[in-house]
Amino acid sequence: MSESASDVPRLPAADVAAKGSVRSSRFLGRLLRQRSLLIWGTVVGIIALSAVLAPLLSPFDPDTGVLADSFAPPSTEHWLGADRYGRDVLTRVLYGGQVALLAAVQAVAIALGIGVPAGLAIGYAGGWLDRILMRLVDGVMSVPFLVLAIAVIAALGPGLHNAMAVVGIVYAMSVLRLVRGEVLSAKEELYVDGLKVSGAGGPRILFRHILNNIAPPIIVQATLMFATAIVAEATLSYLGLGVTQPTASWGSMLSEAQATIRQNFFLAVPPGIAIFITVLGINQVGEGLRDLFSREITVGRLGLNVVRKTRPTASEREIFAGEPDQPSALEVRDLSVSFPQAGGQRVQVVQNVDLRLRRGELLCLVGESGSGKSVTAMSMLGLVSHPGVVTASSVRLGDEEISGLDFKAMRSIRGNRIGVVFQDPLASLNPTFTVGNQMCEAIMEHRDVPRREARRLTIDLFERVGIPNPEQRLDDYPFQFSGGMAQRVMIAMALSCDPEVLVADEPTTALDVTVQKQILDLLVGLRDERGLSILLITHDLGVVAEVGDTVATMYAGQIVESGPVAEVFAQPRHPYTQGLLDSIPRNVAPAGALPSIRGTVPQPIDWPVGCRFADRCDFATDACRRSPVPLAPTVDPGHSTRCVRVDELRLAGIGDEQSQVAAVLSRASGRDGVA
Ligand SMILES: Nc1ncnc2c1ncn2[C@@H]1O[C@H](COP(=O)(O)OP(=O)(O)OP(=O)(O)O)[C@@H](O)[C@H]1O
Repeated sequence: MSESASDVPRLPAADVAAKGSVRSSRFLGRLLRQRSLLIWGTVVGIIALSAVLAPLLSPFDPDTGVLADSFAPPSTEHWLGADRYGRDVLTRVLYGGQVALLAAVQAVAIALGIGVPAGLAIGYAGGWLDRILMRLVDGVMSVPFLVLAIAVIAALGPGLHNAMAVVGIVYAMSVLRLVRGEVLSAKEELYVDGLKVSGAGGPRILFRHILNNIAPPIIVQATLMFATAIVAEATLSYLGLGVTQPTASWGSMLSEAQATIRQNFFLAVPPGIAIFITVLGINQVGEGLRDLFSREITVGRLGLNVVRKTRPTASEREIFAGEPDQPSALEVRDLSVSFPQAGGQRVQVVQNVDLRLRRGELLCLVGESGSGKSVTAMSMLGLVSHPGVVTASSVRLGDEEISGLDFKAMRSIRGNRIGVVFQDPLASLNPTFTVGNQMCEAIMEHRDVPRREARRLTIDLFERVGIPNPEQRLDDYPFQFSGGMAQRVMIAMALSCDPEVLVADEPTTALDVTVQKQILDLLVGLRDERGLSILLITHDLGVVAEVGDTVATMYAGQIVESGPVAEVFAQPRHPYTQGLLDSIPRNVAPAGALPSIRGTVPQPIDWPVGCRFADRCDFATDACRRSPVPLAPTVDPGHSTRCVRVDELRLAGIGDEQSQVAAVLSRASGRDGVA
């Protein structure tokens, strides 16, 4: 039971303020579309209501009967007949429902009352307390609850409350396990670190934030436990350990029916059906809730509202005007991304980004860590996780507008038209399946081909990305691949859908320089042969010099400069780009301290009104700090900058030609051919 409930993903780093009424109405909308959940919820509701209203619905006393009616068959007076003591069976089934539901409520309340706080505390505290208590829990859970119930009842005497208390305590152990597991992983979330840093105490973090995020699996667990508690009550009463005569309960009715089965076998049918339908109904409700929460969370995590389309502002500049008239492969306008911070307020981490990747071009997105490169690229693909919010006035893939598309449509685009390669290939592959298996699955997901054909395509792709002996390597597991080879597998996987655009997020960062060079050569080869348009995220300007056609520099969530690589490197138009170029280690300068940009990137919450780089810039004046600086075209075609002093400054680059730049950088960094 705990396994199925824990399949429900936790709500990710969500903040109460971030949810609000829009989310609740979306949730309600999905709830109303869950037909099975609604039908079974209604069935369970009717059963519960008829149990509660039993005294109104039935004129008979459940515990006393008329002996003359003993074993009476179903009739207009006794719809389901009468038992051996002449008691109305339907009345006893209705009252038995009361007992079953009350018993289940008691067990579940005890389970949650003990399991949730204990799981929260143990998971949050960790350490020796966690180790000792978890061994204890394992011990309790290894004893069948019936044995425990018999032991407790032997000590305290029979009775429904004692029996269900035992059931509740046993269930509490599985709730505790579930909650503890959820807390352990929730503790790793960034928002918890943020809360700790902001001074929030343990109880507040646990009850206000973590508990809120892990509520869905607990709710599902509680529902499923409710169903098993009903079965437990029936079993214990059947054995005479729960409800005692003459009180009506479904278990005790079965027990009586068994004693008189020769005289009237039908007496076992009504309580049997009551148990069956109630348990089935509650389980179906549990399953439905799990689906509901899973969909809600998956959808949120992957960003169902992938990019919320905003209206182009009246003043939106023709930022790409004057650029070479080459069709766009991927283009974004006025893209902003925000996340809620600890405390509830939303902060933009990427702001008003305009970016254009032309067909067959390799565009490098560079900038210091935290400047917003990955969030920008992922948001264009609808991969910013909930509770991030992405807005843009336009995201175009080729000729198609993809902002505002729903999750399903975006998923199909990601799978078929855009390939993505991440930094750590081994983390992106499932260690328990062979790479061939994973490749074939990926191909079959997007193309209607049989496995044999998928395998043949995989071999072709492996050959193309330079994996030697592809046929044999298909049957290897990810751990049998070196970092470079695993990255080739990831590139092959990204190419399996024959995409128009490849987004590569720092694909060579984890690799040594020789392998870096091979992977970069592979990307360049793909651009040249297939006309693939590549958005390459990197912080290595040497890589940009080596492979980039165009470059966009990001700083503090904004593009501050963009243009052809050779031109930007020869004559940067923004002091930040110049600072990055200066900071590249090269042995053309005499020995001494390596130049670096003073200061650090400001946090999104501290971004200044004017130029965000002003505090680190040697050329900043009051004018720079006064008001936001727009990204504006320079006199050079296709070259834009976000600097108010662009016309006055003559910033030094590091060469006239891109090839020279690459040569300088490669010599300087000692990498053979890779700058
Ligand atoms: N899920 C998130 N929740 C809150 N803030 C986030 C989240 N993801 C990213 N950020 C913030 O967005 C900003 C940009 O992050 P991003 O990862 O895009 O930077 P980057 O330039 O790619 O850095 P790196 O080179 O280190 O990957 C950072 O301030 C980061 O803290």
